[in-house]
Amino acid sequence: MAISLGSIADDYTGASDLANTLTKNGLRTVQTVGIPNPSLALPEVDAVVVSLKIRSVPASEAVAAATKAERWLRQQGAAHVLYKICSTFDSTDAGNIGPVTEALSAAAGGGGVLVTPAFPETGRTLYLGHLFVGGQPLSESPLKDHPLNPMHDANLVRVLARQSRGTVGLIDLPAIAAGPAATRAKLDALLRTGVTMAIADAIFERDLETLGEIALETPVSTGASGLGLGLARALVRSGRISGRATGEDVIRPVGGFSAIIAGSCSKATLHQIGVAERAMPVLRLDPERLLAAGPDEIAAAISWAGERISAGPVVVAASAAPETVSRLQSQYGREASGHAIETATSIIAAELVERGVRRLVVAGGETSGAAVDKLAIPAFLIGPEIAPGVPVLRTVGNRQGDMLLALKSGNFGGEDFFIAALAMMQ
Ligand SMILES: Nc1ncnc2c1ncn2[C@@H]1O[C@H](COP(=O)(O)OP(=O)(O)O)[C@@H](O)[C@H]1O
Ligand SMILES: O=C(O)[C@@H](O)C(=O)COP(=O)(O)O
Repeated sequence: MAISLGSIADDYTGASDLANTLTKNGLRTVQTVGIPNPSLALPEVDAVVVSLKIRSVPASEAVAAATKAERWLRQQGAAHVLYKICSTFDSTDAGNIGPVTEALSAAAGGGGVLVTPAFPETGRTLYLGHLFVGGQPLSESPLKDHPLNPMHDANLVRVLARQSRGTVGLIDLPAIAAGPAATRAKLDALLRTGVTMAIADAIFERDLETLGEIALETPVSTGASGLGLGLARALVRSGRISGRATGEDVIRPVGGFSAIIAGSCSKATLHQIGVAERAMPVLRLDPERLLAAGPDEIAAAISWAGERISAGPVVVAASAAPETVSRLQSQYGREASGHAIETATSIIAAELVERGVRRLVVAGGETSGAAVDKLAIPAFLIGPEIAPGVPVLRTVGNRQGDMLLALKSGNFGGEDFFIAALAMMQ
């Protein structure tokens, strides 16, 4: 199998978001969980997205895992590797976007790297280096209250510079709107001044098409699904691939029971849980008790859900509003509380699969990573899109047999997302 595009995603929901965009833009794509075991039979594809859980780990761990994945992707034939980050640039001053981008660039022999989290389809646009989420600057959006990486600066040149060794520059919209030649000239000019990573503005998909074309001339780029769109369209335009991907047969029914596990505390997910509550039973976990009385609270949740799943879907949610999250974090610490809750939700997910759940929706990037790891699912095929950035996934080589999943980024999806997802998963 020689692939045209390789990607390393810093979380699992982000990986399925990117795989969805690549599929929609004509690339046959598979999402692997880590570097796949050589014995796993993968289909013939144009692109592989390796999902890692490295968004919120120490930078040295993220660099080690990403460079290993890069080596593997190059061995599969990838001439270009996209480091898939969050469209809201989720990171801290310690990393991991800067350190990983610099390590991937060094592994590929250096040169400048284009960096853009723009994803217009979900309202993420970038102007003069400032990221907007819908109509708000990043630092005024709900991301200011993220439990793990609150974002307090919308200027991404500054944000990236604080977590990087090299110099960060800006390719502004006027250059990009003037087309590939002007963008290439601007990048070259920046490189001559010592810039190693260039934040690139993008508002419309045509900006990302230009950036995709330029990125493809380099070995590494960093961005969200918008840059994936640009790269995929540039590959199809170049004639290197046929551009005839389809995800329809991926959603063949799998039967079994269905469940929803939520650990995202984003505004969108909190609203979606409220809407689901009108249609199905919802158990709201008590995070205080989870931290204080761990196994008992987990066992109680499993038994609550186990008694109900044969009658229809259930939701188990740890998600809480920002005030509750900060109270818990000030008592137990940010990482410790996040980690304990992820462990709990992943155990609940795995136990429900033991009890016959075969259709599973997980809300939250870290939450999804923990659940998929616990289930030890090796890879996914990409099915049709439920909402922008969220496809139906079908497991490949899963020990419990075929399952359908949706891994929802916290901020994605309309208010009836959970009901819409289950309607597509039979
Ligand atoms: N009630 C809560 N209090 C504190 N942290 C929570 C609570 N519920 C979930 N969390 C943690 O918040 C984090 C949410 O991150 P994630 O799952 O990536 O969601 P998102 O996709 O919205 O970023 C996880 O680490 C999760 O365990
Ligand atoms: O790019 C995006 O916004 C998503 O693909 C993504 O990575 C979101 O992260 P989570 O909200 O942590 O799932």
